Amino acid sequence: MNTMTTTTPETATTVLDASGVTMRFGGLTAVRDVDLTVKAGEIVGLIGPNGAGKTTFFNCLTGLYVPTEGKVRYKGTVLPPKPHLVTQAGIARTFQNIRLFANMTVLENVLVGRHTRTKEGLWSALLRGPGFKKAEAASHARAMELLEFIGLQDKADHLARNLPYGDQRKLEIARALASDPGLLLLDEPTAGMNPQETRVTEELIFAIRDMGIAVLVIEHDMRFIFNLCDRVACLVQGEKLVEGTPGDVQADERVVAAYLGTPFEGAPGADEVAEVEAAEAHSTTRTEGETQ
Ligand SMILES: Nc1ncnc2c1ncn2[C@@H]1O[C@H](COP(=O)(O)OP(=O)(O)OP(=O)(O)O)[C@@H](O)[C@H]1O
Repeated sequence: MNTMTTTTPETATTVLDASGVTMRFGGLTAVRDVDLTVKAGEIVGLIGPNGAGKTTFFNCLTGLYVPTEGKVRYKGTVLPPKPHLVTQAGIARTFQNIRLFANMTVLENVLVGRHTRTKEGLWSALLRGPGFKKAEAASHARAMELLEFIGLQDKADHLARNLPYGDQRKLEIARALASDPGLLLLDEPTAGMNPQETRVTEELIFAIRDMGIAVLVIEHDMRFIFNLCDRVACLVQGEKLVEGTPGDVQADERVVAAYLGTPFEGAPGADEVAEVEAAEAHSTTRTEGETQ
């Protein structure tokens, strides 16, 4: 078990407070009545089988979707349902599929992430006045600092598309950090990585937490998530099934059953599964009867 994990005092500030979040797409309820909090200093994991609603829930937190029901608060304030306003408020994210500007340099990609923190307006930019130049220099310095933090300072002028896969993932994180977030949402940060790259990512996330940024992370790699997180929540068919310490969640037979696809009493969708199984059993009996 991870020894670097800090214990979060009960009194720690609640950074994220999502309550009763439901998201429906027509007849499909992708997320149903999910409550989740993240406190200052915490790394929280969100797990669940494919299609459980994890990314949809992230999209509800970041203003990409307006939840059908429920509220999302960041440091006590209800978030506006617009991605750039959510970023401005202090939540940054990365995506499941890398979304870098492939033909821009590594440094330029990080600078793009700074734009919500740059106050200089259009006229100032066009006239390139002293205010603009000062802001530009400050953004440049901050971007270089972040590249140093993730270890890509020597590749600042490389095109993003020429970076190895692991470095592209790191660059996405640096771009998210450029908006000076208080909460970072990571959607499958180690997808497609080899064990060595996964280990580096783990260390990077601990370092981000140590910078005072709370982290909420979706991941399928259980070893990674249980080693990294202070708390883990498991979604199954849009509902939060279990939440607790990595030890509790790991030992919960409902989580194991959800991953192995074994229905259990009270599981979301268990009634439907039972109906299908009963119908299948019935048709098998009939077929056997007919061939005799
Ligand atoms: N924009 C959309 N319109 C309609 N249905 C959607 C939309 N986005 C997601 N869904 C559906 O909502 C459900 C949850 O999908 P989601 O991508 O959130 O799951 P997930 O847990 O992130 O899965 P994975 O681990 O495979 O990424 C799925 O049934 C998916 O098909």
